Amino acid sequence: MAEVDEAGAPVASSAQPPSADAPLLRCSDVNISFSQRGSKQRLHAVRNASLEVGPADIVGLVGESGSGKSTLARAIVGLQRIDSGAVEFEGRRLGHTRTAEDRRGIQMIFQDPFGSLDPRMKIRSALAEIIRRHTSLRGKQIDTRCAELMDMVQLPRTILSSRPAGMSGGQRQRVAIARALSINPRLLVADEPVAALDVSVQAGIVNLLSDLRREVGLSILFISHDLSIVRTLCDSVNVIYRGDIVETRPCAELFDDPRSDYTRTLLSAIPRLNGPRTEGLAQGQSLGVRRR
Ligand SMILES: Nc1ncnc2c1ncn2[C@@H]1O[C@H](COP(=O)(O)OP(=O)(O)OP(=O)(O)O)[C@@H](O)[C@H]1O
Repeated sequence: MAEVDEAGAPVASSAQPPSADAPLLRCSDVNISFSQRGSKQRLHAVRNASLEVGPADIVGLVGESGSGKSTLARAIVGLQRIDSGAVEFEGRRLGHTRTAEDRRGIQMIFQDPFGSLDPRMKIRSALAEIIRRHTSLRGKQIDTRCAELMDMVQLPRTILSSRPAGMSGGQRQRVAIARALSINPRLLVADEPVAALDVSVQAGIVNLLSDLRREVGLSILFISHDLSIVRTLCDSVNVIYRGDIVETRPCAELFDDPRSDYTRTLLSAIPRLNGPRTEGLAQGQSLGVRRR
């Protein structure tokens, strides 16, 4: 029988058997274009992009504004249709219409956590709603899970009685992470999760993501403009330029010996990253971001 999603729509793509040696996430030759008002030509936002994220990997995606990072991220979580190519998760090809299980596997957090939080709802109710929808936990089990989630994101449990409007930016981003974690995803797509935060708060979120990888084996696709944070947090990094992924390398290699002209330009635009290796991490370290 054909698989259908929660709305009853067919999901043709999940029919393939998973392959044993597949990474957690694989994007292969993904193309995404948009129609442009007043022009017959389409805007090619993502071109033949391929990237992989393995289990408990933290993989960076960097590039200047408008290079296609968010568009690719949105395609990975099923918020954006792709023209061609494939997004595979745990060896299964995902269609644009996602099953409930697909949605549980990959969660996304955004630069502005307000987008995923109802400002009028207490945090406990917001978390309980998603836990009830996606898991079999009920009653007291939900309260226990909410408390556990606060511990995981290193917030006091009293926050459960607050509303987003009364919280700081850093606390809201932690709650957004808790919300994403509430259904035990294997992959978190983090689209500029610290860009809107005060510099003094950024390190706390970066350290939290690093702890979550270590403690619960969470895999993370980390999208950022801030190369010094990417260098500190990520195992490997993909550099995207005008929709093309022009370089994919282990982090240390890419920063020490960039191969593409664009990566060199990107690194040279950040004076802090040009110095000797010990100085290269200046921003991330001065913020209190721990080295891996
Ligand atoms: N829904 C849309 N309709 C038309 N064009 C779009 C749409 N979404 C994105 N674009 C265009 O696609 C290109 C890539 O945008 P995208 O937001 O993915 O870049 P980005 O690298 O995430 O940039 P930023 O760092 O500023 O968020 C841009 O030229 C953008 O204007």
